[in-house]
Amino acid sequence: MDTAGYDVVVIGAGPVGENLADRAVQGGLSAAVVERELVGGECSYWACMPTKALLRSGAALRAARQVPGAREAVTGGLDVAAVLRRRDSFASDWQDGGQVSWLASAGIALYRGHGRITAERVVEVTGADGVVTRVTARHAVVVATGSGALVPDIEGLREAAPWTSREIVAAKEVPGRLVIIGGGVVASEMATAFSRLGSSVTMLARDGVLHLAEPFAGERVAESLRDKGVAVRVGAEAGSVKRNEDGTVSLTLTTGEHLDADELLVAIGRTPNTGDLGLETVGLTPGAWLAVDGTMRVVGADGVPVGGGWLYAAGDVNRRVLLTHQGKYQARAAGDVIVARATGAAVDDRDWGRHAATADERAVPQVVFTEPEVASVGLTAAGAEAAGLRIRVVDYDLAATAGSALHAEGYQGHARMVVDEDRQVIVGVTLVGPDVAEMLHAATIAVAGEVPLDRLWHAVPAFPTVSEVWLRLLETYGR
Ligand SMILES: Cc1cc2nc3c(=O)[nH]c(=O)nc-3n(C[C@H](O)[C@H](O)[C@H](O)COP(=O)(O)OP(=O)(O)OC[C@H]3O[C@@H](n4cnc5c(N)ncnc54)[C@H](O)[C@@H]3O)c2cc1C
Ligand SMILES: NC(=O)c1ccc[n+]([C@@H]2O[C@H](COP(=O)([O-])OP(=O)(O)OC[C@H]3O[C@@H](n4cnc5c(N)ncnc54)[C@H](O)[C@@H]3O)[C@@H](O)[C@H]2O)c1
Repeated sequence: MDTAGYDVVVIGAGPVGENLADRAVQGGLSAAVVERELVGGECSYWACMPTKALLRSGAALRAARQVPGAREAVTGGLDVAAVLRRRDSFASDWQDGGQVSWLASAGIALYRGHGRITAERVVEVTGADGVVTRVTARHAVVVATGSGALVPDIEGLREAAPWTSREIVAAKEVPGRLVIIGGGVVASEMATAFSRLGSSVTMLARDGVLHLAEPFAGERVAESLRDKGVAVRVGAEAGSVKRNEDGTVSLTLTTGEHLDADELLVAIGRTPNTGDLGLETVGLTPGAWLAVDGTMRVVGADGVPVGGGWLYAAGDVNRRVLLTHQGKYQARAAGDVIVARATGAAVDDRDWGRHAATADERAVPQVVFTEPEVASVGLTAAGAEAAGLRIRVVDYDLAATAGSALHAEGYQGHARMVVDEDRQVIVGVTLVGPDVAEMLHAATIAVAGEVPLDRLWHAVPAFPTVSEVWLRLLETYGR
């Protein structure tokens, strides 16, 4: 068996694994990544990039139609083939040559194959040809294996081979009738994309639409989907599923109602890629999410770092936040702390310290690219109350700014900020409206920076932009 040694060995070359290895190399360590599919991971080929490409053309068309003068120039609907071609190009045609070159330029070694931990700081990589290579780590092994789609135990569902996020994101054709099980982020974005592309969509949103966001966000997205002809069935649940001989799918809901569709998407959350990773060799449970401490070291049930602290986990697999940018943020902190521990430098894992991913708990930004877009950071009002904060909720109609009136005819939107009354800082912001995605970072800075409200008055939004809502929110709060 071939053997090689590095300071750091990362299993999984998704966005998180790549960034972590890069950080270790930048800090003077040697690093290798192990990847069983495509370098770049889920985000590049089956998640963030291709989904946003599927959504962007429809958003641009909607934007043009909302502005007189531009509206008259729009004479047709979406060119579906062109949208799918653009999606293909943003998925790099499912080829990872570009990312492999980047790894080489960054000085990171690549082992292609399935990685398994076989002993302390030892990873064995089984290539597609069955050849096994042993890669050992002097300082750290990092699990950055991400997550896969969760398929629930619904009668007949697995046998019916439903689409998951992977299949819908890479779809070559637009199904005539699409049923979606789920009401979360993937379900809402794909209902938006495929209804625009021409599918007749039914959404079985058992727990509501975007139910973890501020209530007005889900309500507005559901209303807009309904306006587009999507059947949004809140509370509806699939009881059994059957794939018919002609390829269509039949569903029976728990109420006994029957539905027929050309394709079925399951979008009810994720499961960790830890099933066949050798976790049992270090006393952990295969198939489970990996619990970590503040510096991403994997901890056992007793909360103590496994094996004295050589095993780390970052990104989706540790379940802190299932978002690319947040996983990459963890990767920067964890890469740096591995370097610090390897070189004997001081570790700064205090809140907001260099080696802690504090924003995971306080200031996670997310944009849901539905119509309207939902851009949020930090806590919802309900979340802040549950955390025991004494809060004041400030709401403002986004349509009531000069900037939004100029931006689009009939602009509709809503903004909310959640203020921690004791500290006089904003702990959460949610913006719902057309094209609010690019406004989110100001909110993220206010929340992560814990900028006092009386200083925020001096951050003057330019006129006439939609960002003037910041001034209106402060005025509504009062000085
Ligand atoms: C449809 C969809 C849309 C999304 N859109 C967004 C978005 O717009 N913005 C956003 O921030 N997030 C989005 N996400 C979430 C985002 O995709 C994930 O948070 C991100 O991909 C996590 O990165 P990761 O590196 O942890 O894992 P992954 O991207 O899953 O990468 C893990 C890598 O590890 C490899 N691997 C797994 N096991 C092994 C093994 N044993 N040996 C070797 N290699 C292995 C896998 O092949 C994979 O390449 C979306 C998710 C979905 C499903
Ligand atoms: N734009 C973005 O940032 C973006 C886009 C897509 C996905 N993502 C990330 O990917 C992850 C996965 O997205 P997702 O939509 O699959 O998960 P999710 O957690 O966002 O939503 C899952 C939904 O399914 C429902 N559900 C759970 N079990 C169910 C069952 N048995 N039957 C019916 N409904 C059930 C839940 O109540 C929830 O509404 C998310 O954590 C999200 O952060 C992010």
